[in-house]
Order: sequence, then structure tokens, then C-alpha cells
Amino acid sequence: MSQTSALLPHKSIGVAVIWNEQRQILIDRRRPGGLMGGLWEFPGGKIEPGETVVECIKREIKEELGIEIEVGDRLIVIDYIYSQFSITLNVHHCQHLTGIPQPIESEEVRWVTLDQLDQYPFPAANIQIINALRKN
Ligand SMILES: Nc1nc2c([nH]c(=O)n2[C@H]2C[C@H](O)[C@@H](COP(=O)(O)OP(=O)(O)OP(=O)(O)O)O2)c(=O)[nH]1
Ligand SMILES: [Mg+2]
Repeated sequence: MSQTSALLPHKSIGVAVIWNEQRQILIDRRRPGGLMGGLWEFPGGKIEPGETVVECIKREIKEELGIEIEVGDRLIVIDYIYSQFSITLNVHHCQHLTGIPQPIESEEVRWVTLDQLDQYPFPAANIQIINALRKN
């Protein structure tokens, strides 16, 4: 056996699929550099100690985008092993409430339709999120 996930650091992440009233979804482009630099993602970040997934998502979205959302139903939980770490993505549907999204911690943010998601390069784990969205 070469390397197992038990040897890798693990990150637990809260991830938001934020919908607006035009049924568009908010995505952001990660800053350059590192394993996933320049790829698009659904906004979110690491769950802090003592925090629930819902609390994490609300906090991260305020910090990263400067907007208020309502966190709704869970879409999917994904466990994925990258070469340098493993992650659990806890993905929830969210509704945009107020504020214009700003790229506070990213390169760029964009509202896109479900059909347009194919035009954007995402990290490998995100294929499962996009498939789940298409099934709903
Ligand atoms: N927010 C978000 N993260 C994703 C997605 N897909 C995916 O593999 N990830 C990964 C990228 C990061 O490793 C991690 C997100 O956590 P983060 O944004 O706080 O991580 P980071 O790159 O700042 O990591 P770090 O250096 O602080 O450890 O999850 C996604 O759709 N959205
Ligand atoms: Mg983040």
C-alpha cells in the first residue's frame, strides 16, 4: 500500500449553493496558487470548533462575500481524497437575502444558471455536487 487517507490531514467544510430569485447560483473563482488555485467553487470554508455546519456556512458567506443568506436543506455530504489532504464537503441549498456579492476573499464572483456550470472548471470533488443539483 502506498498512501492511505489516514495519513493525510482532514478538512471539514461548509459549502453554500446560493440561489437568487432568477434561479441562478453564485460561484467564485479561487485565487491563483496552490492545489486548486484559479478553479471555481461554491463559496464556503472550514468548520470551526464548536460550530454547526449551518453556522459555518452563514459566517463564511458573510466573510467571503459580504451578503446575508438563509441556509436551507442539505443537498449532499461528500467525502473526497485529494493528493495532499482529505475533505468532507457539507453542502446546503441557501437563499440569497440581501447585499451584492463582493469577491472579498476570491478573484471573482458570478451568478450562473445550472446549465452554465459546465463552462467553469471546478475541483474534482465538485462533480458530485453538480450531479446532485441536476437530479433535484
Ligand atoms: N468552498 C469550497 N471549497 C471546496 C469546494 N470544492 C473543494 O474541493 N473545496 C476544497 C478547497 C479547500 O481545500 C477547501 C475549502 O476550504 P477553505 O477555502 O477554507 O480552504 P483554503 O484553501 O483556504 O485552505 P487552507 O489553506 O486555509 O487550509 O475545500 C467548493 O465547492 N467550495
Ligand atoms: Mg473558502
